[in-house]
Amino acid sequence: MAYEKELKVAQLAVVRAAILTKAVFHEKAKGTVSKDDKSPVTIGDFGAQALIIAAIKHNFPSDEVVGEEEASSLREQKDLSSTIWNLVKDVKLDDPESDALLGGPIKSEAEMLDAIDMGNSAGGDKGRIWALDPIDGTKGFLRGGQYAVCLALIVDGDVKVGVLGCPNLPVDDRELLTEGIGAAATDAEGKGVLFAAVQGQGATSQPLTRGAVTPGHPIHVSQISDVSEAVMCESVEPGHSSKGDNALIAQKLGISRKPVQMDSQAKYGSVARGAGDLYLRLPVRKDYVEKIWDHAAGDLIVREAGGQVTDITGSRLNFGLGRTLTENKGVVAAPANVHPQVLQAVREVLDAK
Ligand SMILES: Nc1ncnc2c1ncn2[C@@H]1O[C@H](COP(=O)(O)OS(=O)(=O)O)[C@@H](OP(=O)(O)O)[C@H]1O
Ligand SMILES: [Mg+2]
Ligand SMILES: [Mg+2]
Ligand SMILES: [Mg+2]
Repeated sequence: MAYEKELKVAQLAVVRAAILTKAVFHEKAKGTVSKDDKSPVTIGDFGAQALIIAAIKHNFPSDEVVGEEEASSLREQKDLSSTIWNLVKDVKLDDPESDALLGGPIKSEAEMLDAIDMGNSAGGDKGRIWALDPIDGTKGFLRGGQYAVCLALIVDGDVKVGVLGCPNLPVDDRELLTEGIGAAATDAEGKGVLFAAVQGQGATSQPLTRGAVTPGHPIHVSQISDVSEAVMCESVEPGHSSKGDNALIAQKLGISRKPVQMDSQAKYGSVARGAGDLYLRLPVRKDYVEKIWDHAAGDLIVREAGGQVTDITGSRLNFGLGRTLTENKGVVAAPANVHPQVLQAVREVLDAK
């Protein structure tokens, strides 16, 4: 099967990084790292990026990585850097064979910093480029809500492999979030999902463990035929996506069910497994350009699960233009059969503004 090794490495790298992010969350709960500033998420972001890039470079040395973080500020904060290193150096998968595939632990603090900085690719439509968001939904992570470790392989501008680790999503594919955005769900029994897709091979989900990965089971978007029965997923932060516009679109489509708010690409995962029906991300500011690492994995996973993903004009997201989605504005993700109807409602609401 095409991209078999890439998929396995990506899944295991995400699983390993999620072990770290969960550990960081627990350190925060214990008070070992400050709860009051952004340091827990900073530690998680940098550490997870280092662990994932080290695994990619071990297996595919000439691949490039577009990663959200870079280490220049960290190199000047020696205390923070050594705090991160002390957590990163001990992270390993429970399954020794899987851990060895990733190249085992990072060897030194210097190597960790260098790995973080290898996320500096300019992106583009030539060659093999990984898009990495070590913690997507940083606000969700901090409040014990949803976040995702996101990794995708883009080849010549096209997403070929996508993996999302969602440590706080319910394992049950049908279960939509009911406990609210800030529930202290982290690491609880029955939580944690690993989504994956390879172009042309469908999308899967499996419980997020601490060791080996399995082939997972196939997932599909919902079989909805009457869009008025849809459940919409939307961002938590009002600054990231316009809730007013979402409400108007819902009204136009006759949707009466309340939207489900969750941080991160867990929204794409939820639509892909049919727990939610639609994901709308309508621009709040005209000048904001979406980052490729916020969408690459989710875009493929939803499309491979039978969904359609476009921007608000109906164009597919273009991941081959650099680190950002320069040509796209907003996101409309829905089961393929209802996507045209949803897009039309989006257009009508936005055109009327
Ligand atoms: N103005 C604006 N508009 C759109 N998007 C923005 C904006 N500002 C930031 N970001 C990016 O939003 C990412 C988180 O998106 P979410 O959908 O998870 O938002 S939310 O947390 O649910 O509110 C978030 O990703 P992370 O930084 O990885 O958390 C940002 O890259
Ligand atoms: Mg993000
Ligand atoms: Mg992030
Ligand atoms: Mg960020």
